Amino acid sequence: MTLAQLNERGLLLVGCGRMGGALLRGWLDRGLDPAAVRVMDPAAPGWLAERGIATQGALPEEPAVIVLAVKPQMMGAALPQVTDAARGGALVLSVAAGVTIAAYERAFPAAPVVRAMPNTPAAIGQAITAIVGNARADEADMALAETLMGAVGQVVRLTDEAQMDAVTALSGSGPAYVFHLIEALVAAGEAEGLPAPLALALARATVAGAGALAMQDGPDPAALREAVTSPGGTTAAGLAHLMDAGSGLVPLIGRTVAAAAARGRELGA
Ligand SMILES: NC(=O)C1=CN([C@@H]2O[C@H](COP(=O)(O)OP(=O)(O)OC[C@H]3O[C@@H](n4cnc5c(N)ncnc54)[C@H](OP(=O)(O)O)[C@@H]3O)[C@@H](O)[C@H]2O)C=CC1
Ligand SMILES: O=C(O)[C@@H]1CCC=N1
Repeated sequence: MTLAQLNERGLLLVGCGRMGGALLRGWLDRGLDPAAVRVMDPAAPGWLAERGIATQGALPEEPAVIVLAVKPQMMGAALPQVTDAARGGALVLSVAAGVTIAAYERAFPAAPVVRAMPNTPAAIGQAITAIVGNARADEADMALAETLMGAVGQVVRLTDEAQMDAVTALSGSGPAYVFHLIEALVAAGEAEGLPAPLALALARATVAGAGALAMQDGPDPAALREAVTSPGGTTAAGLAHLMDAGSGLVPLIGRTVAAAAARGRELGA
């Protein structure tokens, strides 16, 4: 099913905050008709009315898709509100961290369910999203989920829902780690005497340029790192700290991702 075909049955979006809003903008840009969308959100952003998207009134009776984009902690309250809308065979597509397929199956016993984990580069069409479906989600459902999430970036399929907490901890939360790396580089640049605006410009462009280079086919990240590292030079001096086995980035990121994954498991318990 294409986004244009979705226009016939419609899409119900539950939660239109940072992630739901970014997804909706992507779908509208790709041809979803605003008239086919109903948003349910007590804090619906003003741009929805400007684009002619309904936020009040009856829910669509048989939407093709119900997208769940509320906080995991709000999911228990949100699901009963859309039980009737799921009766017409809608695909239930959730982007919430932690909440398991089993929880959606309890709320919608007959529904195909797909869990998806995007990230905030969705706002500029550069997300990476992992998806996994339940037993009722057939190839057409998975393809529809792929089309929807593909509107905001790349999509990968998982073989096992158990991978989802690790995915959430790596790529769902990952942009925050990278933004914090930029903050850390700025602070370190300032400590070395650079003015803050210059340090920010250097740090942002370095992370963006290195990211773009890492996305090219060709050398793996280790080889790219080695290409920067002249023997006895400045990078080697810096990496001696960053790659320290006890205090370097590997153990630090290991703890970071492990803590995020553990929180995902807690949210789903
Ligand atoms: N932000 C991110 O980087 C990512 C987020 N996610 C997932 O996306 C989901 C949404 O996160 P995010 O967009 O950041 O959160 P936001 O708080 O920005 O958006 C959630 C929206 O849902 C609204 N809401 C709360 N309760 C209900 C309800 N019962 N029915 C309808 N709408 C409701 C909230 O209103 P109010 O503010 O009034 O509560 C808010 O506008 C989460 O489950 C998160 O795990 C996934 C990947 C990345
Ligand atoms: O912090 C969170 O819980 C959500 C899920 C992944 C990114 N943000």
